[in-house]
Amino acid sequence: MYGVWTPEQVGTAEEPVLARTPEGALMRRAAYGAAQVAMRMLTERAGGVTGRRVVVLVGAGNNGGDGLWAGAYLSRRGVRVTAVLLSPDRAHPAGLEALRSWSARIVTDPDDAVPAVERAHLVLDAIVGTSARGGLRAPAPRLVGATEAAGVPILAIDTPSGVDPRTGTVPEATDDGPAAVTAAETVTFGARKPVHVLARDRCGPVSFVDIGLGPELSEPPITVLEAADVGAAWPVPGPGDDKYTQGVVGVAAGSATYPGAAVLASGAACLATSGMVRYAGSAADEVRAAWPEVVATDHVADAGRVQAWAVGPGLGTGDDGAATLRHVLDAGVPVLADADAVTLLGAHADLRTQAARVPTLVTPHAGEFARLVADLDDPPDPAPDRVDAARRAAAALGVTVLLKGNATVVAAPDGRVLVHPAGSSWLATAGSGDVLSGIAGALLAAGLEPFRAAGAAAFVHARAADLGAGTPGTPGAPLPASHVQAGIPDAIRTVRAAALTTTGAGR
Ligand SMILES: NC(=O)C1=CN([C@@H]2O[C@H](COP(=O)(O)OP(=O)(O)OC[C@H]3O[C@@H](n4cnc5c(N)ncnc54)[C@H](O)[C@@H]3O)[C@@H](O)[C@H]2O)[C@@H](O)CC1
Ligand SMILES: [K+]
Repeated sequence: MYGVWTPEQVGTAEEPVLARTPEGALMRRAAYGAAQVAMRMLTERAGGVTGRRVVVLVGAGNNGGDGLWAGAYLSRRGVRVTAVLLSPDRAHPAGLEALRSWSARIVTDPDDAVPAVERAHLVLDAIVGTSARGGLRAPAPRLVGATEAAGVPILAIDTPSGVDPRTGTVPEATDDGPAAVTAAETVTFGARKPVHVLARDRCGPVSFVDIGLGPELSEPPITVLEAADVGAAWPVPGPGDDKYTQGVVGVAAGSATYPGAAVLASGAACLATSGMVRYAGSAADEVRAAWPEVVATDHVADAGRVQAWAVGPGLGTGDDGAATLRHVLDAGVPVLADADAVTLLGAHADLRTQAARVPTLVTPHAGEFARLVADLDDPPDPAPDRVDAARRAAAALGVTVLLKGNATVVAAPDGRVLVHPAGSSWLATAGSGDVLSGIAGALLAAGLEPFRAAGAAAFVHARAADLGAGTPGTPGAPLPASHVQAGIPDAIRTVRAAALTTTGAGR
């Protein structure tokens, strides 16, 4: 597990460290770490370091200072460095002096900078860091556009410039070029910031350089689970367990029109945990045919006892769907509400009141989220701040909210937030949400609290998709939701193996 802090919190943590270290020491630590990452990238992508060409795009503040110092360290290792000063009058003086002492080339005219970036082996984006506001400003779009057009990789220093460091959002591109950098990799300092988990597609892999802020950082407002955390928490049977002790999950999903949702959710629940899955609804025949181990009935009232309900996929939003949701919310056990159940919660205040009385996990995508909160005073809007919107919705509704998207945001009513940054977009496929419902429902039945169940389910769901798409490190291929479902066991094996290696906690 690791934490993510806002730029303001990082600034506060920096103050005492700056006060007790020699002037510029923190920046040099950061820049040295950035230079190490740059040299690794040069070795991997250009076969070596000495004699390779690096262009540093240097902005007006300390982020530019990092870039200038990194350029100085690279010059010292024989790299041919060109610094492009985007605000020549405001370039960091000590960094500029350090770079000049290595006789690096310094350019201020964008017309000279374009051929330099086109011929570079690597470009360092030191345009703007945590103080960024809005997209790239001229002449940066032209230079970033030329870099991207030439296929030259960009290493973002601290944050990919133009992407909002707090929310990961990116303004529209203009005629001048891209509004933000798309980095091949990012190197960050002191603490990870929201952009690194909310806009992984803009950051690429993120390297972390410790500059000594750790003891000064407050509780992180956002946490990110790692494989070992998920593996250690994953419920598996012990010697004293039988099918009932591990938690029975009930799936109330699907309809005559959409039996597939029931099959995907029930099967995912079967694969996620041992124990037992019950199904209740009009797709009982289809579920039984696909998953003979499921105990299926036509109606929730006949389903028997369960330790948690997963309700909603393919349920319908009419009276029957509302009655089913009302029934499962009345059962007094944890509830996973997805898809049509989310829409029903948005439309019925009494159902929202009921949902707040039991441990409830709601899993909307953006459209369902809008419907879920539509009736609230001052409805939270995920644009631009998805974390804030999910946190506010969870607090207002008294339920845990899992907001789907490229980065999954999970917010508990008590204010805790967890983000799962997707490594790919393979889950953007029909039926993938039904699979997530089954996994999360099974975890609720096994006794995980909604916040932990949501985080673990999102992790394994994404891992199953990545493994199904292809061998890690290779380009991969699209896969349907049924293959995501089929990938659940392998995903669980990998997280449990990570837990064994890291903590010895896996059984
Ligand atoms: N404070 C410290 O001691 C440390 C700071 N570090 C670096 O310092 C950075 C923060 O530095 P600063 O607070 O000086 O600010 P930045 O370097 O992020 O930004 C500098 C200035 O750029 C302008 N600007 C804002 N948005 C812009 C945009 N979209 N396009 C172009 N220019 C824009 C603003 O005038 C802003 O004040 C961090 O991201 C990190 O790279 C690191 O060196 C670690 C230590
Ligand atoms: K940057």
